[in-house]
Amino acid sequence: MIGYLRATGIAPHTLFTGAGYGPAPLGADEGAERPAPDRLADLDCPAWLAPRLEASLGPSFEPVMRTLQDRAPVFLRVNSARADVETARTVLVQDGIATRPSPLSPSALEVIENARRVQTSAAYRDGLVELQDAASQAVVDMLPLDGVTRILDYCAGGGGKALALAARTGAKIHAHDADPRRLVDLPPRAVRAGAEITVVPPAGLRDDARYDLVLVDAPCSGSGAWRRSPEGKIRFTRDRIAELTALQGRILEQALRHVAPGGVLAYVTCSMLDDENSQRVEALAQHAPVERLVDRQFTPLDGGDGFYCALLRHEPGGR
Ligand SMILES: C[S@@+](CC[C@H](N)C(=O)[O-])C[C@H]1O[C@@H](n2cnc3c(N)ncnc32)[C@H](O)[C@@H]1O
Repeated sequence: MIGYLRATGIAPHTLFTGAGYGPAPLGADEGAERPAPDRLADLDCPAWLAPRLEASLGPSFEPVMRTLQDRAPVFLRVNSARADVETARTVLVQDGIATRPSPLSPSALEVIENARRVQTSAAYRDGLVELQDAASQAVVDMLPLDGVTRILDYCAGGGGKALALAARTGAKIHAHDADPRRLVDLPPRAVRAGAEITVVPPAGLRDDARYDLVLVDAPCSGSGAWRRSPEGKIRFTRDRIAELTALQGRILEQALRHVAPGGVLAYVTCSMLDDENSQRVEALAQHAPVERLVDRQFTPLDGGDGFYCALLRHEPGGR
């Protein structure tokens, strides 16, 4: 509350008076004095993290950090296997849910009224729409699917991206995760969406299994989604980033073994830190037979969460 009052230009001591039902006057440890202006405190950015974010985001650093102080929009993905966008919008309106298209992806709708009703709405129950961030959908739109018949989602978790992929392709999709508990929601979600996805527990992924496209939606800081979990940036530490980047490197190595020659490895995070994104791809490309095809960083300034996506072609004979 103290921060909110300061941010809105109201001097806290005018309300923290102790009079009547008013809260007690502020003590020295609560900042009775207005602190000296501090750029990083205004941006809610931990000091150790600022140089890394600033190096990654360049001139977007300040506007991105300000955007992270706002509430995140709610986005839906229209499941093209069940409905087109206009049909889905019409069915949502019957439950009082108003939406508008998002420029980030043709399948994305931003909810502008009654977001809390989504999960009890007919459109959601019948699999016409899923909750999914618009940039997460844009990342799936980037995946090359021409001629692709076998796809491995190596870090499938609850299957948000596997389901979005299933709506775009008739290819066989295998969903794998190191933690089988993360996969339990996927089968019922796939049934609701009318999608066919084969769950592959860790022990079920054969060493010699090869796919045309392997998606690595890696565990990461989640810095692109800190609007949704603002405590994330406060809890994040130097040790954690070191752990994550080492894990991301190992996962990339493991996943590359499952990409058929000429196939594509897609590396995705919901992070805005180069340490977790371009630097991981560069580290892999230094010793592995991959050609970097394209990469893109989305930030909340694009409307959705921050996401990174890099596509790499596996060329074992090429080096
Ligand atoms: C960002 S989440 C995946 C989100 C999911 N793709 C979606 O769109 O809903 C990352 C996942 O990676 C999994 N993971 C962590 N370490 C892994 C490893 N070494 N191999 C495979 N998956 C791993 C985690 O269990 C977690 O479910």
